Amino acid sequence: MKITKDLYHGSLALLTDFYQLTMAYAYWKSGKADQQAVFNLFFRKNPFQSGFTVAAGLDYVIDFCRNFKFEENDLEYLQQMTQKDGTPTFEEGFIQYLRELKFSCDVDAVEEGTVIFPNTPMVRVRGPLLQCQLLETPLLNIINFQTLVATKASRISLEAKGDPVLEFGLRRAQGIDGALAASRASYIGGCSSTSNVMAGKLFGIPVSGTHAHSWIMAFDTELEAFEAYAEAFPDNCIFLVDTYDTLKGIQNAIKVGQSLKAKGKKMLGIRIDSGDLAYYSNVAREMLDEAGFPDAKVVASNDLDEHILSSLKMQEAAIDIWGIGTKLVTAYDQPALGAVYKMAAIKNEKGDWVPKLKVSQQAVKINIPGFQNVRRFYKNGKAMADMVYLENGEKLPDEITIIDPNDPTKRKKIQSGALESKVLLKSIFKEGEKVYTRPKLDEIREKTLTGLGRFDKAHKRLINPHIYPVGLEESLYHLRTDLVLKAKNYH
Ligand SMILES: Nc1ncnc2c1ncn2[C@@H]1O[C@H](COP(=O)(O)OP(=O)(O)OP(=O)(O)O)[C@@H](O)[C@H]1O
Ligand SMILES: O=P(O)(O)OC[C@H]1O[C@H](OP(=O)(O)OP(=O)(O)O)[C@H](O)[C@@H]1O
Ligand SMILES: O=C(O)c1cccnc1
Repeated sequence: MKITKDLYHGSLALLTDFYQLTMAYAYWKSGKADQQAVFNLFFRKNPFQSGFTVAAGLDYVIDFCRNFKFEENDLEYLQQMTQKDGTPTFEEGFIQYLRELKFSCDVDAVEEGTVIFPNTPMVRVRGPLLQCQLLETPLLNIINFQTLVATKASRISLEAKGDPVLEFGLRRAQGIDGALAASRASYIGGCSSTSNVMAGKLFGIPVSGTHAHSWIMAFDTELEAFEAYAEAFPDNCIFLVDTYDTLKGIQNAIKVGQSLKAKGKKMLGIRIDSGDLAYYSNVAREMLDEAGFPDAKVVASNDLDEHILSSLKMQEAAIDIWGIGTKLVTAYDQPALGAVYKMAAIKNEKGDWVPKLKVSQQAVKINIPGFQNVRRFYKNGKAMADMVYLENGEKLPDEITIIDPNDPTKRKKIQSGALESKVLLKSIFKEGEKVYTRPKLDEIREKTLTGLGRFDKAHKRLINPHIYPVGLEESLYHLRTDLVLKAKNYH
């Protein structure tokens, strides 16, 4: 992968928590390294009090898995690790095992740009226990962040109601990789472009921008600055009007716009970056219209997020384009998604899958056991419920009851035979070989937008969104309940 090569110059196999390696070693020592297991990656709560989440990061996961290999310099690092008594942490035999390790898991995942909900598997990894285990940390690292930012971007884009949203986050993002991944995820969520030129180069995201206050400050007057910029970009100028006095700034932009017009060129618009954005955008609109620039766009920026954007829309701000940085790329109001990766089943010596459950005092923290998939049902073109079910080859009845995993009194009957439906987990790797054709980034973005269009607006509103029904198919529900009762010694 380009990012890996450009930033880390080699293998990412050590991008993991130390305990994954100590467990891997202990699995190897106890003869369990190649026992077949299945793990699910899922989250428990939509971020930002959102009614939905948008999946992102799979493309990085694919690169990670394809390049999964311990290089000699990784092994050298592990070889020099010692325990308190000075003995090597890892035996040579284990180092050799890692040297020969070849990724051989099956990976199934929801595609990027898919609208998803809590407690449903986003990624399912099946294969040798040691490999499944080693994937936990990097998969979570990748998916947690990109999914979070794609969700934030989609919320912003929904509130923008079709207006372009320009992602301006690079300078405030969490480091280099955070910025690049955030630009990519923002585009998946619906942003139109990024200011991050490297993200443009690496991912093919359209790159755009205006100019900064420093450009104005580099000249004696604002008018001179606008004129000079217009000279350089006669068909591509958006003038930042608020360096000194916003109203005078708009007048200066109009003056330069008029001389561009006289030369057969066109001012694209203005940007406002401070003050009351509703008030100034309307004043700017009036002035631009009166001066004969009805097509000139008003761009707004300054600590925007979906809530301020929504408020500005309600105030009838005359803003056509939204520039959003900090609050988008840092997922400002919720810095982590909290997705987890849990073992769901393991194969015993007889070759049977044994479902596994982690018990917790908190009901929401009890995982869903077994080899699962998710099916989404649609009614009259709109998504109506997601069902988590055991993928065991058995045909499901035409009428299914799904049960909320956290509240068994919440149930929904589904006439599955009569409804349109689709399975969400797609096969990505089979025994380590990639079987999935990656969509282009533009196709992923389109998937987000059309996918969101298939959900009722009640699930997409900012305040108290209506909870989308997600339930366990009855037999899975009973399996889980039985295992919980057994684990708590009620059987
Ligand atoms: N009409 C409005 N309704 C709601 N929020 C607004 C409105 N206009 C601006 N805002 C938001 O209010 C906040 C104001 O930011 P701030 O306190 O930094 O003031 P400012 O005018 O931008 O000052 P500065 O010159 O320091 O940038 C920003 O997040 C901005 O997006
Ligand atoms: O506000 P954001 O959503 O992060 O959008 C990016 C901000 O970055 C630039 O500001 P700059 O770095 O010049 O700082 P300032 O305008 O806040 O002083 C730009 O003028 C935006 O205000
Ligand atoms: O192009 C812009 O206007 C821009 C880019 C980055 C941050 N703020 C603004």
